[in-house]
Amino acid sequence: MYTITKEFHFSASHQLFGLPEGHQCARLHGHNYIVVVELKAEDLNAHGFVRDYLDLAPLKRYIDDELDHRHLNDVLGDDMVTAERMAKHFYDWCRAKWPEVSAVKVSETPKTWAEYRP
Ligand SMILES: Nc1nc2c(c(=O)[nH]1)N=C([C@H](O)[C@H](O)COP(=O)(O)OP(=O)(O)OP(=O)(O)O)CN2
Ligand SMILES: [Zn+2]
Repeated sequence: MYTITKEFHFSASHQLFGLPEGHQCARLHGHNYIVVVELKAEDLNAHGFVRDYLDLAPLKRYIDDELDHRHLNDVLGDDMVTAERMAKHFYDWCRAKWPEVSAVKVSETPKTWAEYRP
């Protein structure tokens, strides 16, 4: 099995609702997000690729146009924009375009990662 990954970066704000009183993430704040998309294939294509990294350019466009420097609660219509839910959001978005997508990881801080892998 072959695996490739590509990383995408953006900055955005969010606010998590429904957390215990005083939780720091209930306040409006922002992160420098990192998204890592993983793709898998048993066999390589005629070019020796799982898939050309270049094919993932639409995800960069989506991130730059729709998410970068925006308020994620508004854009995604979600009051629980956690890293876990972001990972699932990106997985669904990518999977609709590229069947080789096997997992997506999202980092909000240098020390945290959440992954969605069906
Ligand atoms: N399982 C999850 N827990 C938390 C999430 C999340 O998406 N999934 N999100 C947050 C906050 O939005 C934010 O990411 C803060 O994370 P935290 O690690 O608490 O950040 P800090 O930099 O303040 O942590 P230090 O302990 O100071 O390193 C919270 N939890
Ligand atoms: Zn946060």
